[in-house]
Amino acid sequence: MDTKLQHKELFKLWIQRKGNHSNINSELAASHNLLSLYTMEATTLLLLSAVIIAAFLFLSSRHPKKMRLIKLTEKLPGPTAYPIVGTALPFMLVPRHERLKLLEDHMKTYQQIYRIQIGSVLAVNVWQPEHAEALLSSMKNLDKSFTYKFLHSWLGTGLLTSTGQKWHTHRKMITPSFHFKILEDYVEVFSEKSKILISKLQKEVESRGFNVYPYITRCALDIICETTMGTPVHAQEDLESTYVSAVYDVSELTVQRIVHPWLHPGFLFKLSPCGRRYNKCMRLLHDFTDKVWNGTAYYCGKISEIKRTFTGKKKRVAFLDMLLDASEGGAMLTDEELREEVDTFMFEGHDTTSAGMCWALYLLGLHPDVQEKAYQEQESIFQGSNRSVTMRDLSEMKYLERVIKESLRLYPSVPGVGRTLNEDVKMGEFTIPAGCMVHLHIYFLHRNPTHFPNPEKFNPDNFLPERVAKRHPYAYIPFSAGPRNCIGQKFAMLEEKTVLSYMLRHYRFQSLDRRENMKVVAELVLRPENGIRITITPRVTGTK
Ligand code: HEM
Repeated sequence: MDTKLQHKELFKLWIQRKGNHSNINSELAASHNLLSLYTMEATTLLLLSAVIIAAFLFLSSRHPKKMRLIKLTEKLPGPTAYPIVGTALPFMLVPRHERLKLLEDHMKTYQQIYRIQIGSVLAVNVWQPEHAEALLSSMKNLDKSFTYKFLHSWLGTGLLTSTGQKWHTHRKMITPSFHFKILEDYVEVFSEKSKILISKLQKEVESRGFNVYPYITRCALDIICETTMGTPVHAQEDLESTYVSAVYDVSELTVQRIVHPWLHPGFLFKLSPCGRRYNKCMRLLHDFTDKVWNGTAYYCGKISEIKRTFTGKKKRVAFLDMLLDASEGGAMLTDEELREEVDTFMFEGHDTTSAGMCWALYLLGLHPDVQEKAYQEQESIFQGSNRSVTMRDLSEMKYLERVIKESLRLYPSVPGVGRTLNEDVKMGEFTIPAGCMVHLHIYFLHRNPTHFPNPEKFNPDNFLPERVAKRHPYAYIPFSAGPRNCIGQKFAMLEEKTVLSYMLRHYRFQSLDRRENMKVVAELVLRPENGIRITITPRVTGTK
């Protein structure tokens, strides 16, 4: 094509384009008009919504109950509350492991009690034994604080999160599953799983330092699934447990949600990156519990099948069996309710004990003198024998019990609990009104120098009977207290003793991180952010 022709074609094209452009321009102008119309409407809508929200907030703040709550809590000391964030801002800005330090600063500043505000929600933080008693011994104040609602998509309203008649009925139904006689059967499983743990750790003997946390967690998961659910999951064979890492993530995300008030409404949380991560975890967690759930053969409708154990040995009554029986007989529990309890016990029953055992190992690994004493006690009970642990042996482990109690004092697996008051509670000179949330910080309660002189020192003798007898009954409550205390308390102590007994008899261990360097995160469970690094050396045992 010659160049003149080329220019002509190009000119035509240009004219065409220009025409199109003018069309586009006129379209643009029209859409611009439409846009300004929309913008005006959107602005009006936004303004209208803002007025409605402001009116709602104003009217609800004028509600007599809310007015009373504000009036009474106004008298309490506390940090300055800002619009939207309340007093939560510093907690949003620091890394996870520094939140505990912020709480400690508040505790030192306000001495006894203080008021906080998360978004528009008022709460009171306490950590004195007298306040703990006033809160926990009440038969009326049994409702959990609103923060537990953030666990509903995971645990539903199982025993930990339910209230009212549902909680009462389920508590009554589940309590017999933790009877002494049934726990006695469980000890066999504790021993079985501890033996696997010891053999799995063998490969770390040469290691110059490793994180013991995942080993202990998987052992605890094996224990809870086989005892309460009656289903073996062989978690100790699976090095990468997606269930365990999803539990950690959910724990972190729940606290993120609590401290960011705009993540409180469900629909906003779902849209946020935090919420999307949370939903992914939910699928993993529920998939895992589905497997456990299906393992009970419930869906086959053959309750009797559950009555035999999977190992073919004599029957052990799992708590799930009891619930299923109760449901069958009295049609009391729906499928949904049973699922909620499976999720609740799987979580509460393994995450808390893993943390407890790991902190105990950590402290024993820092204090060789205490470790040696605990080992000598084991030797005096087993005298070198490698036989399984019995209930009687466990009752003789008095010193180990003191070690565990002291570890739970310094590092309580559940660092705090919360309630929403149904009736006023008097705390010192203040009346905390019905409707108010109260957080009890067990972590700080256990560090009260009046009840534990030199509170940061690891000293198992704090639990010598004569010292315990002189102490305020609410000065040490790792399992909470009153009607909503931990249903698995005895189970937990027996499990911890068994696993630690095996650890002590088979290995000498040393902790590699000093206490001042540990990054402690106080979320649903009190965890070391980077695990527990130890070295292990085999002991000569089990020769008889
Ligand atoms: C060292 C181990 C444990 C510690 C420190 C611990 C601590 C606690 C605490 C402080 C509470 C009260 C929670 C609250 O009010 O929000 C609680 C409740 C609960 N715990 Fe534990 N727990 C441990 C082990 C277990 C085990 C092994 C199980 C199950 C086998 C279990 C099941 C539960 C349940 C179901 C509740 C709710 C009880 C209710 O509200 O009626 N816990 N636990």
